[in-house]
Amino acid sequence: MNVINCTDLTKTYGRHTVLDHMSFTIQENKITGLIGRNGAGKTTLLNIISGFIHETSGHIEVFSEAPFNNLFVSANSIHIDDQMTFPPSMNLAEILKEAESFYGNFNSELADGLFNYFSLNPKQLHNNLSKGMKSTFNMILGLASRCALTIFDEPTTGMDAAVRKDFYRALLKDYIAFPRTIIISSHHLNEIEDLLEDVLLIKDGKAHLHLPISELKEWAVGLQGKKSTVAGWTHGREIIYKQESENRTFTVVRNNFNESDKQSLKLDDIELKSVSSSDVCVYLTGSDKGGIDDVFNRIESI
Ligand SMILES: Nc1ncnc2c1ncn2[C@@H]1O[C@H](COP(=O)(O)OP(=O)(O)OP(=O)(O)O)[C@@H](O)[C@H]1O
Repeated sequence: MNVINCTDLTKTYGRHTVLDHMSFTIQENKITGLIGRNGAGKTTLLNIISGFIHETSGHIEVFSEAPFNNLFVSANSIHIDDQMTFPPSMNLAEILKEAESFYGNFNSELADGLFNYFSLNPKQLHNNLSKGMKSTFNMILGLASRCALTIFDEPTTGMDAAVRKDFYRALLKDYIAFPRTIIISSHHLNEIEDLLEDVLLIKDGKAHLHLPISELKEWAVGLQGKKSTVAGWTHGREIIYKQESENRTFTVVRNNFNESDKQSLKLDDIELKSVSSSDVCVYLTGSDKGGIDDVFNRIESI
């Protein structure tokens, strides 16, 4: 079953089109990573899914209903991000109590266990927490609510490396015990890829890639060797990334070489290098303005 169906979803702010006829579906009980560069539209998309803002055009259904201002969608989903605000007079324990009364599957044992583990003070006010502690508390709220649709928008902002690692482990353990649909947006694909089943990559306001993480890991390959020999092999193929020096090149293309190609590449002294899923995402969403080195090269040449 699909939890989210999205067709031709468009969101504009004035003349700026953030989401541009975006179409995709999210299946029930999967963890999907939402990946895209800064400003790609991840938060905008997640806000539409949660019903916080309205799409400009197109069609979106969450649990088969239009999500905007929809109580059924609200009761079955939780949206965790670093913009969450709570009434200033409520302490952490009171916030969790409220969540427990709103979310039917809320598990207070899990909340308490994580609270103690991360040494949070139940009497403290949310506003007074440090950046990392706020994210930790929000994460506890997100996990303990056990909502059918759980959205984490950049959940690890401010968390130190050890807390991030614990969070990913807690998420995976609780998901395995209580499967639900989870969307997690992050700039650290390398950190979360072991959690993910699917990746949805946004580029130019569209769902550029949407595929299982296992396929993304094999999606591209790097050819390393002499420029002229590699060029013969990459001619007519979409080049995803290229780094050149003197007469050598490292060129990344789609990984669709068969066994006999691989033998011939070896004979041509070309080394095939695997490309990590996070590098694939970086290359695919790279800017068309060259690399950062070009900025300095241009300054030096003035
Ligand atoms: N309320 C708004 N009014 C005008 N423009 C907006 C508004 N909200 C978002 N935008 C613009 O929409 C674009 C996408 O923003 P969004 O926050 O969705 O990106 P993002 O992928 O989550 O970025 P990041 O990874 O930096 O958090 C940006 O160019 C942003 O400036």
